[in-house]
This record gives sequence, C-alpha cells and structure tokens, in this order.
Amino acid sequence: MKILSAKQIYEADRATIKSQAISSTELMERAAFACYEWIIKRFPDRSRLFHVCCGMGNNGGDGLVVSRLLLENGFRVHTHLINFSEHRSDDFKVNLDRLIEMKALVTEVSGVADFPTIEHGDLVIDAIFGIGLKRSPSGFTKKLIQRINNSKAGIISLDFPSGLFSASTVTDKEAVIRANHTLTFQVPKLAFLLPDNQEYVKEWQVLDIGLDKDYLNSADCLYHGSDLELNKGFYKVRKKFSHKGSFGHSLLIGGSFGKIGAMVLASRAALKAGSGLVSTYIPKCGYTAMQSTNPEVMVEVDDENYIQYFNFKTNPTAIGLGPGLGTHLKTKKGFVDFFSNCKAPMVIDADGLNIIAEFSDLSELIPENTILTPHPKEFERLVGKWHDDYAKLDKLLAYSQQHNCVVVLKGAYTAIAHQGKVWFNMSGNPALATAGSGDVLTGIITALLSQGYTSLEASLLGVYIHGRTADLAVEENESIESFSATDAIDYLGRVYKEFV
Ligand SMILES: NC(=O)C1=CN([C@@H]2O[C@H](COP(=O)(O)OP(=O)(O)OC[C@H]3O[C@@H](n4cnc5c(N)ncnc54)[C@H](O)[C@@H]3O)[C@@H](O)[C@H]2O)[C@H](O)CC1
Ligand SMILES: [K+]
Repeated sequence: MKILSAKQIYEADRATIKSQAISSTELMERAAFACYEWIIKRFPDRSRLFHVCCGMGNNGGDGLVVSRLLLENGFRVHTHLINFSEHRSDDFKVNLDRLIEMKALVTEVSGVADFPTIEHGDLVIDAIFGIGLKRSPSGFTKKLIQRINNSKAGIISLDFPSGLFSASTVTDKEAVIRANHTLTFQVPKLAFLLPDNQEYVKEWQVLDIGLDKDYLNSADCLYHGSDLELNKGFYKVRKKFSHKGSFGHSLLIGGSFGKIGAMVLASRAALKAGSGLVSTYIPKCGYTAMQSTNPEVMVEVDDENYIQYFNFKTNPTAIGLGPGLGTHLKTKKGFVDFFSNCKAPMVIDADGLNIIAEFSDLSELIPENTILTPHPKEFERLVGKWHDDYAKLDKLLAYSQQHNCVVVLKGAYTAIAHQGKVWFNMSGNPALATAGSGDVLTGIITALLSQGYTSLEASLLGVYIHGRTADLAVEENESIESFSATDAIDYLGRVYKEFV
C-alpha cells in the first residue's frame, strides 16, 4: 500500500485519464460516485438534510457531483458554494451547470450573513478544500469552518478535511474541519497517520477510484502502509517436514527485581509467535517465577536482582534485549560491553534503548540491521526533541539510515523506518496502550527474526500481528479498556490463521 504525495496523485490522475481514455469530468464523477455510495450506505435516512459545502476547485467539484447524486435519489440537499476565489476549476463549472439544470437548492456563501443554519441531526459534506490547499483558510471561509465544527451535525470530508495540508503542519488550528469521517481517494494520505492531526481526522476510508495501476505500481514512494496484503506477501508457510530446529532459538535478555513480568511476557510471546526454542537470561530473583509460569522456556541466570555479566551459554539465533532490564550502573556497564560485541541479530527495547541514549557513542556501535523499538519518549532520548510530526519523520529516517538499522517508532500507526523508507502499520487500536504491550512486541519480533525473517520483515510482520491481536480481541470479548498484554499473546494463534 503506497502513500502518494499530492504531486504523485495529480500525476496518477493524468496517467489514468490518458490510459483509460476518460475525461477529468468522468474521473470526478467516478470519485464522487464512490463517496455517494458510501454515504447512503452509512446514512440511508432520506429525511435527513445534507449541507454540501463546496469550494471552487476540484474538491468542490466532487461535492457538486455528490449533491446531484443525492438529489437524484430522493435525499434532501442544500448546496453551498463557498465563494473564496474568482477562479473556479473547469470540472467545478461543468458540475455546477448540471446541478443548476436540476433546479437544485444552491446558494452562494460570500460572507457570514450567507452561512447556513446547521441543525443537530443534519450532515455536513465538506468539499471546501482537498489536497490543493495552499495556505490556511482565512476570512469568512475560516469562520464557516468554525461554524461547521461548532455545529452538532456529523461531518463527512471528501478526500481530505478542508484546511489540512498534505505535506506540512497545520498553522491555524481554528481553520481546519474536524471531520467525523473522511472518504479519501485511492490511497491513504500521510496527514491522516500523524498524531498532530488526530483532532481533524478520525475515521477514514480509502475509496477505490480505479487510478492507473501501472502508475501506482511504479510510483517511487517514501511512505507506505503495512497491511495484511503486504505482510502476507512475505509470510512463510511452514513445511511439513520442518522441526523445532528450523525455527530458531530466541534469547530474551532482561528483567530486574520487580520487573520479571516483562520477561515472562516477552518470552511467552516469543514462544507463541513460533520461535522453535526460547531461552531467557534474567536475574536469579526471577528464576522461580519464570520456570513456574513458562514451562516451555529455558532459563539462565545472572546476578541476584539485576543483570550485569551477560555471560550466558545459549547460542541464540536472535536476541531480544531490554524488557524490564532496569538501569543499574552495573547493568549499564555490562550492557555496553555485551552490545558492542554481539553477533546475533537483535531487537532492542525499553531500558536497552535508554542505555544507548545515555551513552551516545553506543549509537555508532549498533550492529547492522538491529531493530530498535522505541516509543516516542525513548526515541526523543535517542535523537532529541522535534517540533512537529514531519520533523519527527525526518529524524526517524535519518537515524535509521545513519545507523543502518530498523527503527520501529511505536504509537498509533507505528512507523517502521529502514533504508530511507517508512511503513505505517495499519492494524491495532488504542487497546494496545497497556502495560507490557511493548514487551510482547519485543518477544514477537525476536521470534520472527529467529525464524529467518529479515529485520525489516520481522519488524513489519511483528508490528502488524501485534496490532491485529487487539483488533480481534476488541471485536470479540475484550474492550479497549480490558485488553491486556496477556490477551495479545492469547490471540496470536487467531492472527496467524488469517495468514493461511
Ligand atoms: N485522484 C484523485 O484523488 C482525484 C481527486 N479529485 C479531487 O480534486 C481535489 C484537488 O483539487 P484541486 O482543484 O487541485 O484543489 P482543491 O479543490 O483542494 O483546492 C481548491 C482551489 O483553491 C485554491 N486555494 C488553495 N488554498 C486556498 C486558500 N487558502 N484560499 C483560497 N484559495 C485557495 C487552490 O489554488 C485550488 O485551486 C482532491 O482533493 C479531490 O477532492 C478529483 O475530483 C478526482 C480525482
Ligand atoms: K474536503
């Protein structure tokens, strides 16, 4: 799933018009028809009033077509032309003429006095600006946006919430539509995946408008979505004659007094994610807890209450380092020596990351293709503060390239960066913001590494699977509140079944 830039979307439009021998008006009709179908399926009540607010460009044109289709099918529609510019796009003009021919209710909004009265229960279709917005809406257009946001009506944005920019941060927060639903064309837009925009973009839906396949396949994108289709592409089906030795030996290193649970979760997750063998290397104080809760997992121990020697005998295929590790001075010293000389592929999480951040030289010693799994605070410790989401993405790309590693920046739409590209994970929900969730993720990714997936594949698949456990759990027995890290482990089997 590619995430195209606005420039690429305009190019894809042109390629489609050429290869399918259609006019831009026909492409607009197709796009608006897809919106219309979605809208009437979701809101079939014909007594409801639709306020369709149309700008003067092609986004406005989409709105005009939606107005016409709703009217033709017996819905109540009031179309408002938001007169912010003298210039009207060609397809806007064509579709305005068609609507006027139908004797539709169309009014011009050129100032506050023309604003519609929007009642509770009405629906606003926002077709004011799409991806062509150049500067923050001002004057009466801004005031109208505020009026719409303050109404009690539901808001459906066509393609893009008006006022949001496609490649930069919002400058005037009061001049952006806060949409309940956004119906976007062909590909997700980067702006939808950034936490700074969460007030404007809530539920969004990609509608297929049949853009040129060759263009889409060949477009070179910096940003991608990681969905079931992508992950199915490299998921390895197990062969009949395979044995536990075929699936590697994961070693989880971590734990300290009071934080042994992190290692119980990580090692159990590694086991359930399919690692052939799983060992843990923990402080002595965790021995009984580990053996009694995870009988399949082998245990080696270090010092009494924290790890400092890192002198395990296990010869692992992959290592997961950091859950519950703590930052005791002796742990830090041991970590620095171990880390620089480690040969097995590694996933580093939690205090492992904090130690790297504290000793900045350590970043230079990160072995190639190591996977780092920071949450935003841990990432900030590694790279310093950023001023907005775009600057954060720049730092993410730069850090992963500079150190030739995979960085998994956790959050909604976890961003996975490798070799100059970023993939946004499309599974998961806020249920995952729960204690131990990151430990489970470390276990899953370690297990995938040990089964022979590359670092990038293990990161993409691990994050996708982890997110999907929460999607399934919430569809069934759990709620966003009740879901726990243990549930994520319990749902792993269900998620794997979706791959075969
Ligand atoms: N393949 C597709 O995705 C298709 C998308 N369609 C729709 O087209 C818009 C993009 O249309 P465009 O005319 O380029 O831009 P907008 O309608 O978003 O912008 C309106 C217009 O206004 C000017 N402008 C920009 N900022 C301001 C401002 N602050 N104040 C005043 N005027 C401003 C700007 O120059 C534009 O001309 C896309 O989002 C889809 O909705 C097609 O319909 C089908 C294919
Ligand atoms: K819009």
